[in-house]
Amino acid sequence: MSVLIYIELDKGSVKKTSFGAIQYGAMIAAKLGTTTTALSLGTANSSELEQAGHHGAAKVLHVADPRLDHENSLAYAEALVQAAEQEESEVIIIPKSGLGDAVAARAGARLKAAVVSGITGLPEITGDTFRVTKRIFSGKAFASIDMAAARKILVIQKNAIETDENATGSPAQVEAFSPVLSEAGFKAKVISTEKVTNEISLTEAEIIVSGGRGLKGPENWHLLLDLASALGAATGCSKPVSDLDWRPHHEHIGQTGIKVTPGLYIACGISGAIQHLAGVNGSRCIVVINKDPEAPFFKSADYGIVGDIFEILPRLTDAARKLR
Ligand SMILES: Cc1cc2nc3c(=O)[nH]c(=O)nc-3n(C[C@H](O)[C@H](O)[C@H](O)COP(=O)(O)OP(=O)(O)OC[C@H]3O[C@@H](n4cnc5c(N)ncnc54)[C@H](O)[C@@H]3O)c2cc1C
Repeated sequence: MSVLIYIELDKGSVKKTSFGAIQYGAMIAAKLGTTTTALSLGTANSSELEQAGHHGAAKVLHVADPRLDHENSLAYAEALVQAAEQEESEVIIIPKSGLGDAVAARAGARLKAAVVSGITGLPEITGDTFRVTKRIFSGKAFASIDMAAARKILVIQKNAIETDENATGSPAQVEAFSPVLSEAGFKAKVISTEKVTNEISLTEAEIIVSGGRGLKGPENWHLLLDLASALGAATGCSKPVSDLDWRPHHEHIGQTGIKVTPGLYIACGISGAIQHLAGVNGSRCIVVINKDPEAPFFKSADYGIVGDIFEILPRLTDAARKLR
């Protein structure tokens, strides 16, 4: 029996969140005295898959079926179930995403597994029971949940553990895996997918620079874009900013927008309303820049700068450029 990790690909490359999930799975495997196997679905470069070994996977099962190149939660769940049965895996790790949640739910029903999504740390293991923690009520509280079923599917948040970017294990052994996939799984076919832009995706970004109404108007956004470019960051915004069309809607972060979990979230001229915080409270480090020392965001900040963004942003950009 080994801990099985479902990894997501982006154009054949393993997503960063999936490398984090492998490290998370390897930590559980070490506690259980077992090994870690990753499952990769669709066309992928095998040297890329071998890298999973540097993060702790002994083996990668690769389903090189081009029908799986586009997201398909039905077929992915079928492949995951068969991999779990072959490997006799009682613990399955899935990185949280819309797709990950859909795969977890379907595979969980088939495997009669306990499924918890949004886990924020390593489980406490007592005998066969895993006690896990997840955020609830838009991040305002935590729930502790006991997973007592023999099979468990843990859908983990991006920052569930501190990951080692420069992990250096030996390359993983990549094995071809051919699950039997029923035609029913391909009744709806994705023909192609187009990203909205070539920018760094908000859900994958390690650094996000985000702006609120404090920037006063779209004509000032270059200040924020300059800092983002100096830091190699993605850009986000508060809801009113996208409602006003200062920025595109896919940048809107919060309860009604995207939920992000970067290593560093820099909030510029955002007040920190509860609905905005609901989208960012999984960030590892939050930096708030606001001219109002009473702005609610400071209560959730790891670091705060009280001051005018129009003065601070250019100085931060200069400093970031020098550092890089
Ligand atoms: C049902 C519902 C859902 C919602 N969902 C979301 C959501 O998903 N995401 C979201 O963001 N909001 C959401 N909202 C809106 C939310 O309640 C707030 O109104 C919104 O987040 C405020 O945006 P803001 O901080 O950009 O603007 P403001 O509240 O206007 O704050 C601007 C901030 O900029 C600061 N500032 C101004 N000038 C400067 C300067 N020169 N230098 C430094 N600081 C400056 C001010 O001190 C202030 O704190 C939702 C609201 C509702 C009712």
